[in-house]
Amino acid sequence: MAPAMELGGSLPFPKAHQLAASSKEVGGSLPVPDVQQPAVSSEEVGDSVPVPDVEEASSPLEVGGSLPVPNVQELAAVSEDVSARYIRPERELEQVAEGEFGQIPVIDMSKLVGGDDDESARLHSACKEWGFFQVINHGVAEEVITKMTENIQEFFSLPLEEKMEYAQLPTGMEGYGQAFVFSEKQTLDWGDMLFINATPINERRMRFWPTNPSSFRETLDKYAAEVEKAARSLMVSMAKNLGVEPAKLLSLFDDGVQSLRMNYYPPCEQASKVTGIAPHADGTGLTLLTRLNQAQGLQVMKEGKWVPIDPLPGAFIVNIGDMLEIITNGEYKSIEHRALVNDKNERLSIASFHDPSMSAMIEPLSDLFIKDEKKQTPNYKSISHRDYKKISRQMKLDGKDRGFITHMKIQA
Ligand SMILES: O=C(O)CCC(=O)C(=O)O
Ligand SMILES: [Fe+2]
Repeated sequence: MAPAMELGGSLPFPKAHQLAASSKEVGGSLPVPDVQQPAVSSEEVGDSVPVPDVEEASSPLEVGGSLPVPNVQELAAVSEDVSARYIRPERELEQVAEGEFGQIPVIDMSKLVGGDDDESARLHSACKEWGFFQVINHGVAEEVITKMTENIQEFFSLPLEEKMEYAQLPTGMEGYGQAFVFSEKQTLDWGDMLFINATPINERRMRFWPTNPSSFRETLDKYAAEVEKAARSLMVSMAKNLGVEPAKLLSLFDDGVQSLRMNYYPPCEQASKVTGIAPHADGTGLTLLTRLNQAQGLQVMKEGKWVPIDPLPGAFIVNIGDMLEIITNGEYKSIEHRALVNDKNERLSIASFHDPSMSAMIEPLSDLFIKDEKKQTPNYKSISHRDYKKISRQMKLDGKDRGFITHMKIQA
């Protein structure tokens, strides 16, 4: 635990020697890339380890980092007063649905895989009408999710100094810290996170993959691989529903980027005035979210109201991201959502983001607009994945989170 006097300040970025420390533990049976590792063998690791500088540490998957902000878990542990930096007065004006929309649809993946037409039609309607659904019988082994839950809980319970060995660098989002903090004036979210890129495997940066608990890396690797399979299987069903050859959609995601965002939301005395993650739409392709404990908090926007989601035990909550909205030419919608926090209990969740390959163009599949006899032109512009990342970040920086998808739309 850091000394109390330091708690209100900004989270320091890790010192170079801390970054290097984890590289000596790389090994075992995990697929570990060569390229991002410091050019030393494990025998050479010692006091004289050549330390990669920030330039070397940046990844082609990153377009920039966040400003350092206080660690929320530490704030929650020492103080009952929530700083004004976290308070969102607009929360008093929000409208929460009172059951009029029901719950997001529940899709049974074993039925989809078995070729059940009714289930497939329900999936299509969920993607069009909600942009969100739950998936049961998804094929991700229960023990993999249980192990992940245990490992994440253990990681977030470590002393701050240990977690800080995996702290984000100023240049990127990967690591332990916060996402998308661009301004000192910005209202902050009541949560910390650990973010890693799981694929492409040769872009893995093992310095951000914790070695404590000792099974964590292996668990992350297994979890990522199993969730990726489930995501691809869902995409096959989506493509069929859209009348697109599944291989066309899937090929965009070959060598795709899969990232895991592990969210830790401490309890908050003023839970009704803050957000764990402010309203946003995922900029990704497809997101598969799991809540890791009983505390609820995910809410989805429907017709101007927030619908609280009631996750089924062991289910994944799946949502369409902005990229898939573009790729499906707007047939499927990326919907705004947010995470609230609890006043008594911590909340944990893990989002697995599935994006196309960095070399893919993000654009509507031609089959989708050509089939529209009247129009035959796309509803969205084309953009390279790299420019997509840069421009969407710039828009966020300018405070226009939803501006990007609007920018991508071709006005009729
Ligand atoms: O914690 C949650 O339920 C939501 C997380 C989320 O929306 C995200 O990580 O993008
Ligand atoms: Fe999200």
